[in-house]
Amino acid sequence: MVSEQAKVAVFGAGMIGIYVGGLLARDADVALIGRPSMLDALADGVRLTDVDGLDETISGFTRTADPAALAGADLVLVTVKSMQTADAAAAIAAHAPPGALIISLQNGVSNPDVLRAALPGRTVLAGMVPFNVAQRGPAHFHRGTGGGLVVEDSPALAPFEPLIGRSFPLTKSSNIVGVQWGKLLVNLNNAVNALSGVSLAEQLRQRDYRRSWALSVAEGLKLVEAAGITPVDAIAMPLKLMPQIMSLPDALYGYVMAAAGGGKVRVDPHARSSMADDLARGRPTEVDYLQGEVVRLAQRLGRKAPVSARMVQLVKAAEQGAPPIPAKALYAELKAAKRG
Ligand SMILES: NC(=O)C1=CN([C@@H]2O[C@H](COP(=O)(O)OP(=O)(O)OC[C@H]3O[C@@H](n4cnc5c(N)ncnc54)[C@H](OP(=O)(O)O)[C@@H]3O)[C@@H](O)[C@H]2O)C=CC1
Ligand SMILES: CC(C)(CO)C(=O)C(=O)O
Repeated sequence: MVSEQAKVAVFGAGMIGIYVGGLLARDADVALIGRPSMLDALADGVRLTDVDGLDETISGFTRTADPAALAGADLVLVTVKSMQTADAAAAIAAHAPPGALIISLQNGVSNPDVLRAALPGRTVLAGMVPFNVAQRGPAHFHRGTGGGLVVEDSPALAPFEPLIGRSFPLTKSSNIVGVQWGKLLVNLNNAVNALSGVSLAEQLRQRDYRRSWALSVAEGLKLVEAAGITPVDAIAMPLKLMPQIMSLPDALYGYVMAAAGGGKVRVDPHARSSMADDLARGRPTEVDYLQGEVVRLAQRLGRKAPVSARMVQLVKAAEQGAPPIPAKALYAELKAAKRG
């Protein structure tokens, strides 16, 4: 039973955790658990803005590095990067009430299973965040693309639907595996964007970067379908058309995007993928949980995923300091990998 003011703990206060937790703090008792380097700047509240005109400064939430703030939570949102999920699970096991609902709002397809394995007897649901959040200032976070939250359908979600629904369009999905894989295929562009060294908007203006994403999606889509998974579209563009649309010459691509969704497909000029954020901050990336999942799926099916495998190598090199790769060179690398 959830008290009138739900207690929400966000484990991993970064781009997604601060944006989602900040909006929920308008209607709930929210604890943001994260690093002082992120949270110290929020002493006077956090300014949240979005592409649709939101501009609110929100305060009244708890900011802490102490996982003991999980105590008493009705709802725990896990928003750390995938390589930190095991740490999040250990903290939840130690501090969160056994009855708390846990929702992973992470990219990739394996995080909810990592949480479930480490948290037997607890309810863990997979969630999906389609939109981009960028930090525009120490206490300013901006949603730069559109979309609402998707969460695995479960009766355990019911008490929190009004709360979440007040801040985000919320879809409950009975095909969350398809939702996760659909998002993962979109996220194959995270690495392209990270390797490009430019914003998402600028990267998408360059055909050979788009074609690099298209090659990645086409390879991943075949494998996902061969595995019997029905991927769900995560963004306004149908996955099945994505390789063709992304391969269009610039002028035609611009025309299709302007026409798509009545011109409502918007990418903030400053937005970049979360993997580009990681490279910029000198942190390890999630490539093993994105392209790496495609490679592992291919192995399970007795097939190969040379495009994703090459992208893993290129991103690992970038983690070690390799410079950005121009669009033409990246596309040539991936075509060569595909040819074998
Ligand atoms: N950014 C985006 O636009 C989107 C991101 N996603 C996904 O959401 C998830 C979160 O991404 P994002 O918000 O960008 O990640 P961030 O790295 O911005 O946020 C996670 C934060 O959690 C902190 N953290 C990690 N472990 C702990 C711990 N044990 N205790 C306290 N704090 C901790 C991290 O600190 P430190 O770095 O110091 O470890 C970091 O500040 C990822 O799976 C990502 O792929 C999904 C959609 C869009
Ligand atoms: C929103 C999107 C697809 C691109 O920013 C993303 O999921 C990410 O950056 O991780």
